[in-house]
Amino acid sequence: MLAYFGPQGTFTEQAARGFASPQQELVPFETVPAALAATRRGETRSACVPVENSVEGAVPATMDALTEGEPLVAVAEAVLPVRFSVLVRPGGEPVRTVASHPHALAQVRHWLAEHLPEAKVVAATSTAAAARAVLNHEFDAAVSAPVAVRHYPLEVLATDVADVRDAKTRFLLLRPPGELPEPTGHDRTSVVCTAADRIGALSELLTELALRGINLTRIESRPTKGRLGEYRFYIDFDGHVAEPRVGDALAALHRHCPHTRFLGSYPKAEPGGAVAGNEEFVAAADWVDAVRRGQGA
Ligand SMILES: O=C(O)C(=O)C[C@]1(C(=O)O)C=C[C@@H](O)C=C1
Repeated sequence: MLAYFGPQGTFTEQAARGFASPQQELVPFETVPAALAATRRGETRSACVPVENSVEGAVPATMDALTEGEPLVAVAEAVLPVRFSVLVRPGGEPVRTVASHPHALAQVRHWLAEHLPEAKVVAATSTAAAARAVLNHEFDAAVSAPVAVRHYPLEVLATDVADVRDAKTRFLLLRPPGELPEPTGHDRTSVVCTAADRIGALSELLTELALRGINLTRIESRPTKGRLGEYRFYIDFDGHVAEPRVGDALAALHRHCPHTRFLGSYPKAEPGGAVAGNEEFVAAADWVDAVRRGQGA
């Protein structure tokens, strides 16, 4: 079974369908933490959740849920194009309230100001939960994934709604730690580190990557929720933990931050990124091995 951030008709469900095997059952959960908790309890083999949007940035619920509780490790990612439909009940009632997931609302702010300026904008737990609520007469319109109309008998007021063209959201497939995906030569590694509160602490972490020719693809911070000013850093970079230089960099991050949590090494969904040669790191490690065995100098 595969848990996903639902209910039926979310963007996350579409990403989950891409991950699922043909016989695998998909189970919706109303929140990201609930989907991850089901996987932690072993009720589902894996969970699919959104992690980052090209317009609105990180999904805080996912970031927090990945650091709280038992570790989960990403084994795959998917990137989906994001365009919204505005759904209403049939009958042409005036739209006084419009609901959606906060990330979706942030991506259609200008459209709403122009086309539904009088409508009160309300946050819902997901784009599909907003559509369901419209059906239940809780709100008048929902900003949803186009597929939501297949699940909720609503009318489409507008399609292709987006302030920024070509917006994309990245999703992760997470499992309890186990066998890692094989390196493909086009992988991403994700970690979260709590940097010490002292001068240069963050720059030391990033230098460990730069020194090994590792391309940083994302860095986000979230408060630890403990002391004011104490932050966790979510760091994504190119490469797989099986590669010597990535393993070496992870060990260095762990030396700086003993509470480093490994969030996975998995194939990147999209091409691109600076790929530096790994050969010199392999050759250097072989040389050190030879020196240790007394067969090199
Ligand atoms: O509500 C949904 O449909 C989701 O899958 C969540 C989510 C998000 O968290 O960003 C996913 C993609 C869109 O960017 C808007 C909402």
